[in-house]
Amino acid sequence: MMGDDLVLDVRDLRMRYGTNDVLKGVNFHACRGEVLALLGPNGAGKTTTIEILEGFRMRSAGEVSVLGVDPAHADEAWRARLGVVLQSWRDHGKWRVRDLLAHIGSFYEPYQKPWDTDELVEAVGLTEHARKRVMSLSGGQRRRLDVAVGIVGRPDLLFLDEPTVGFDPAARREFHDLVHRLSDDEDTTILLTTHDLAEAEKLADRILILAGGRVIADGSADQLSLQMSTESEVKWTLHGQRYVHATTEATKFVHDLFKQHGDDIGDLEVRRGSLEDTYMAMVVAFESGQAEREFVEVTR
Ligand SMILES: Nc1ncnc2c1ncn2[C@@H]1O[C@H](COP(=O)(O)OP(=O)(O)OP(=O)(O)O)[C@@H](O)[C@H]1O
Repeated sequence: MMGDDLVLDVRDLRMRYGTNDVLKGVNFHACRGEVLALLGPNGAGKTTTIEILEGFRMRSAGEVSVLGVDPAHADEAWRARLGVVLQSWRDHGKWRVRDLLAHIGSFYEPYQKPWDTDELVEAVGLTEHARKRVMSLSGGQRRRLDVAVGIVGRPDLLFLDEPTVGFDPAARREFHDLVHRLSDDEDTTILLTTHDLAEAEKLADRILILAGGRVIADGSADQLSLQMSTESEVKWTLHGQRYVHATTEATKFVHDLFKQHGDDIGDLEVRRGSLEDTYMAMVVAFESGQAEREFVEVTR
């Protein structure tokens, strides 16, 4: 791995609030252009981790490098290379959408060229609302504006905290396209948290699951699914009758099925276990103590 490509490097990160050890030795890395989804139950420490990486919160121990710099000692030029979309903020209600984005974009000019405002407004699907005051936007439109504010400075690294809460299906799809465009065309590295596992599966190159203060899984959705031997569902018809069977060895099962019944098999469907199945299996295994003994780490 080229040193330059390493955007995030987190080693043995620990965080204690009072006597509560929330992070107990978190390790992960991210390379340029990668999209990572940080998953985990409520209270697992996702926001805490992201706030430490953003330089908003001091860690208790461990080594953290973000764009080659320790966020605890970073300057304005470093901050200008980050984009942050927090869960929600309610300021600037009287500003008009386009004016607000042009204004915020101007802060980045000493460091790097911000997005062209009209292009940005279009990229987040707010062209029709560009002249509206922020306070008159709907919840989903407001969230699109949050995303625009997060990316206006063309960040090298973008943090998205539950970015699509309140989006309708069309807005969600547009947002997914935008994330792909940022990672593919602009080489932006993206770390997102979400409780929407279908979204994580669609967007992320790599999934991290945080539980019990540690990363209990690190790999692509496929790798994690293999790791947990999640069951696939095989459906078929035979002599007009519909059958369903759950198996961890779908390929072998389908092979045997054809060997036995040949052309009589119809309407074959194989549905691989979803990330949600894998996630639930991992978190349940972890909570029942197995994962403590069998630490799961899959790297690309
Ligand atoms: N400022 C704080 N002071 C004390 N404890 C805190 C503070 N912030 C967070 N915590 C505690 O740390 C733990 C992790 O919180 P965090 O918000 O990082 O979790 P999360 O994974 O983002 O949760 P969610 O999915 O609910 O957003 C929780 O038990 C929380 O109560």
